[in-house]
Amino acid sequence: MSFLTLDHVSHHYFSKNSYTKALDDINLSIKEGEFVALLGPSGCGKSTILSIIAGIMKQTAGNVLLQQKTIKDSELAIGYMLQQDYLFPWKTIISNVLLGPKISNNKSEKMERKALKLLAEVGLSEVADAFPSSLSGGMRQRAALVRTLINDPKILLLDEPFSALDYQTKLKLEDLVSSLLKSFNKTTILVTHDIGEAIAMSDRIFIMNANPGAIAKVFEVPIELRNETPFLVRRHPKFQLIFDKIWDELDKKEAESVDQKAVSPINGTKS
Ligand SMILES: Nc1ncnc2c1ncn2[C@@H]1O[C@H](COP(=O)(O)OP(=O)(O)OP(=O)(O)O)[C@@H](O)[C@H]1O
Repeated sequence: MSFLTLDHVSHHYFSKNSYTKALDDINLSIKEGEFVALLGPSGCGKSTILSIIAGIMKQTAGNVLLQQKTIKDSELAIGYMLQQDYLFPWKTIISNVLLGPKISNNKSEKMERKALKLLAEVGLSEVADAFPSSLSGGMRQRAALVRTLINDPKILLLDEPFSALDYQTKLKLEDLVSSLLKSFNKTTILVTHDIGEAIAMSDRIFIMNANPGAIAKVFEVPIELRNETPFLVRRHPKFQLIFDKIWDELDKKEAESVDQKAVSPINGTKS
């Protein structure tokens, strides 16, 4: 049964002199606890999809359903983690984590215990009372993850959360995030440009087209890979096979999109 459904979702951006057909008839059905990735060329609408699911913007057409119902309180239902951590520099790590509960009048001793437990799970107990400036990039992203998880969101949206980190930190964080989200059975959508990362972390990968943004193909990651940690997935013999298939698909799509743009641009300027 579908947990999160995008049902014929389309989106157009309009401004005074131009319009962009950013999404064209997106249909997605994601199961509870599933980890999926959106992969595609720049401008294919990955961030637009996340913003619509998060309730930051309303789609031009179609429906977004959580457990078959329209999402009512998207702030509580959806957690968002971005490339930048957006921690407040004047607040300690624990205060940053507890900011959401404080704003929603939900700060309590129980919440503080939960925050400390989560910080311990990501190896940040020692720095709970430190300020963000004294932490490394990877530690700050771990704090940002805890801040996202404290509200117990039903869906987690990860928008290139590792792309600003050095390679080693990124691989370590992928392992940590993957095991934590699996243990909480969180339904997660990851946006990334990194094919390896998408394979290493996901159950399914949606390849997108640009102009207009659409789902072009869906790859199921083989079960043998899904049972490994992201770090070990990259060493699995089946990793290169699926990597090559996705690479070819993206290459093909890129060539098609260049041709299509040259012949008949869908996005353009109003006359
Ligand atoms: N606020 C906006 N106004 C007008 N057009 C927009 C706006 N935001 C995005 N677009 C356009 O919509 C399309 C999809 O953009 P979006 O940012 O969702 O793509 P993306 O796949 O996330 O790109 P990237 O990988 O570069 O982050 C692009 O053509 C983009 O130029």
